[in-house]
Amino acid sequence: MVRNSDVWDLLVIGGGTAGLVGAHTAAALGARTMLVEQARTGGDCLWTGCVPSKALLAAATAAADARGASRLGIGTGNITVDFARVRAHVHDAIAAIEPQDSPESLAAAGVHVALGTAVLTGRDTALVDGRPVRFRAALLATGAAPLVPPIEGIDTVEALTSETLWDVEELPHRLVVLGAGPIGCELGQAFARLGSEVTLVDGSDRVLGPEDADAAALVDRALRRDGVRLRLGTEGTRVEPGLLHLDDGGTVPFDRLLVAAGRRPRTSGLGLDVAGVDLDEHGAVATDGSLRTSNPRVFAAGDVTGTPFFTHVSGMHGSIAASNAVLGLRRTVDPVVPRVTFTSPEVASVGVSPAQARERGLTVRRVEHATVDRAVAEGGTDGFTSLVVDGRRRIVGGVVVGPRAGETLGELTLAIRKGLTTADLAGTTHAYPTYNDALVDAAIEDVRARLTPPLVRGLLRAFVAVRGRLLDRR
Ligand SMILES: Cc1cc2nc3c(=O)[nH]c(=O)nc-3n(C[C@H](O)[C@H](O)[C@H](O)COP(=O)(O)OP(=O)(O)OC[C@H]3O[C@@H](n4cnc5c(N)ncnc54)[C@H](O)[C@@H]3O)c2cc1C
Ligand SMILES: NC(=O)c1ccc[n+]([C@@H]2O[C@H](COP(=O)([O-])OP(=O)(O)OC[C@H]3O[C@@H](n4cnc5c(N)ncnc54)[C@H](O)[C@@H]3O)[C@@H](O)[C@H]2O)c1
Repeated sequence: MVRNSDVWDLLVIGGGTAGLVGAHTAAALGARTMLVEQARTGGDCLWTGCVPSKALLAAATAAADARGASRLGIGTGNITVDFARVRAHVHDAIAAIEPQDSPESLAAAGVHVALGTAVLTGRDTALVDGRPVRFRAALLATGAAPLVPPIEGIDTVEALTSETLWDVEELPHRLVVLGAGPIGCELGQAFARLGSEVTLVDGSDRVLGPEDADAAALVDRALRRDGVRLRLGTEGTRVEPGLLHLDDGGTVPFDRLLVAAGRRPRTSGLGLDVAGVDLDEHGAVATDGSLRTSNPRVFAAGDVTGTPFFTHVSGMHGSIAASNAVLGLRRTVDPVVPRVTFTSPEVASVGVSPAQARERGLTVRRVEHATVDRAVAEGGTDGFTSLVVDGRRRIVGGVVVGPRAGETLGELTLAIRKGLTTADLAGTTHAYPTYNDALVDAAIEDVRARLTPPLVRGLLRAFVAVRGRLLDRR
């Protein structure tokens, strides 16, 4: 039997980024909120995703920088990697961030936390660890899990995924990574820089498939420079202990196999059918623009909705879904979604891509980082910044490749969201010297190009000549 005290304004299922932000938002709005988490609050980002991977990348970058320091005249001697200490750094980073996402932090914000599994049992009811609860609204935020392709023999080799990798205590000697998307490229490069012999295998004929082709080419070159072997355009067909067979007839030996072949929304066992919540054709929870599912009481946010799998998207969507659910609003999600792949060089993109721009007849302004003073000073000239501009000179997209490219993306994203023009960007004083100068230079190039039509150029020349003559007469 459901008691009145068990009726929640918002039942949040899942304590990853989407659920955490959703629960905090609802509680701040005064809603009686319960969050149910079956494992550990913090989710993929904290425990197995962004935080450990970026901490590992920090160690790998330090090793690569030390090896490359001689180009700046700095001798460092023999570089050694103590993998136990690298792991300790990774786990320290998780431990330092964990309190922000903890049950205690949720409780302090007024969220009731239940550790256990939630299953929907009707349109407004659920079982939380076997206990019935009723909700006025629910937020599904159960995330996604690594997708392991059904390759013959893969279950015989203890294949690693992003969920199990962080328990590995020895640096793998030969590591094969299946999949050259963001996870494969970031982790493949990190392990190569830490000393593993890494082979990246991907069915696509290039790394970072959907990214800008020139950006992917720079990452391809950087990976090879770091010693990563690339086997592209070929898929794994069979695995036997220590050996991956490829569909081009080749084989790759390994000590550890890491599967980074995509992620699948976690929807099974949730009782979605009895709750009247539909899935889309990709198996994700289907939502409308306001993140409402086919059951008007139930909202969904984050990876479970098949939205681009990013923490920042999960967080924004968690907040919008929760406020819509609690206040009865129909706020819609922002279509402008920035993304950064944290390889070296970083690849940062937002909005209309240069390839789409060419199809639509939009203008692309590109500045090579070889002309950017900060890049030259630091010897980090492998990169470029492309700006996509529409017919009214508004900034509608961009790609930045280079060190800390992700830091430039914030300004670019805001410019797109606010409909700023290249003149707005070019007319704003920016601190010098930064990699961001490339963005400003691209905007200046666009503004100058508008002044170069023959008529405008002719008028300007005539004005300057007449003014000069008038001044001479004084
Ligand atoms: C290696 C790696 C690196 C990444 N790097 C980045 C990055 O640099 N930047 C970025 O933006 N994104 C990155 N991501 C993606 C990012 O981690 C995810 O997009 C984000 O964490 C998803 O958040 P979420 O809340 O939707 O799901 P999750 O964080 O997966 O949370 C879902 C939670 O729901 C719980 N749950 C599931 N079912 C139930 C149930 N029935 N009852 C109760 N609880 C349940 C789960 O235990 C889990 O804690 C990375 C991912 C990986 C794997
Ligand atoms: N920096 C970031 O923001 C970041 C970092 C890591 C992950 N993520 C998120 O996590 C998600 C998952 O990342 P991912 O890299 O696992 O997935 P992905 O879908 O982006 O890439 C998977 C790759 O695996 C390849 N592949 C699939 N099956 C294969 C097979 N049998 N043989 C060979 N190749 C195969 C695909 O061609 C593809 O290139 C991404 O969509 C991303 O949104 C984000």
